[in-house]
Amino acid sequence: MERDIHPAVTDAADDIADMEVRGAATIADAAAAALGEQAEASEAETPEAFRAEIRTAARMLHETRPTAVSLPNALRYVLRGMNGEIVSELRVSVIEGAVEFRRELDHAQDNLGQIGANRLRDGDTIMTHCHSTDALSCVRNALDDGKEISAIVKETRPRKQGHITAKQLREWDVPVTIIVDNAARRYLDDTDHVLVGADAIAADGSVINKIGTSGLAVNARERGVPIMVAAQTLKFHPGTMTGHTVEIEMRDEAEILPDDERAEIGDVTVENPAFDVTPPRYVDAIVTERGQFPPESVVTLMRELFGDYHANEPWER
Ligand SMILES: O=P(O)(O)OC[C@H]1O[C@H](OP(=O)(O)O)[C@H](O)[C@@H]1O
Repeated sequence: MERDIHPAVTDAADDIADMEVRGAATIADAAAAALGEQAEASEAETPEAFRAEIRTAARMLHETRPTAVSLPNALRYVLRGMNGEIVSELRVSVIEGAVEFRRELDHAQDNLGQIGANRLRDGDTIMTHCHSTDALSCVRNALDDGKEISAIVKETRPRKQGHITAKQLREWDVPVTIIVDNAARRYLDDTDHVLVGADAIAADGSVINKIGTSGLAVNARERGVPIMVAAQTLKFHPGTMTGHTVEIEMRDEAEILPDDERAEIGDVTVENPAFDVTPPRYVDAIVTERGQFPPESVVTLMRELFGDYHANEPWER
């Protein structure tokens, strides 16, 4: 079955695993697009073969990175919409499902941005961690509303996604100060809002985001700086409603300690978790396309959105 998988899928899977394509929403978008391309190019002659091919493609995409729940949420959306008696009907349903998913994602990000922008006042300084398109949508909308926003950007070791955030903000003419992650507490005194994204939101309102978010949130709370998480409902983790926990990705040790530096030091253990969990009590608001929520209340919306969720995923069948 593997041989029928289109290069668009294998390339997307490689790019996601290597983080050439990264960020929870962008990963979901790329995965849906890849399924659409698989459907378009499929040479399957029977409905069974077509379905099996799409499921294999979805599985391949699913196995790339474990934490951002937007990825399985995207795959589930497209696979649940796969309908038809004959190959041509199935093909159209997958192509249209992928297009519709990507359109909804864009709308959600824009709606969320308008809501998040309302929390920002003219002249505010935000502090960011990592690079989040959902978080940046809030800034973009605030700028469009005529507000002046400045940013303190944490560089975000080890992969320095803060540079991507800084570049985007500078393209929008936002004044940017880049700091090392360890300087965050000092600069919270100059910060009006901590604004971060999320890779997954658990049913209890915990926020799973780039490693370092939880420490930032604890420090911000101690300093009295509000913490706003921009996360479209695509980031809600349905499995956490039934007691599953969110797997935290452990990445390559060489991202932290390259082999030559390691050889200098000697025999050490290196741990490189990509994400951490911020408990709901350190988060002031989760901003979604459906409105802003105190973290403890997201479970109500999750039940509404994922009421029919069961752990038996369509690509596992
Ligand atoms: O969906 P958007 O808001 O773009 O990004 C959400 C999150 O995805 C990123 O993870 P990584 O850099 O892929 O490990 C960051 O943790 C960021 O906050």
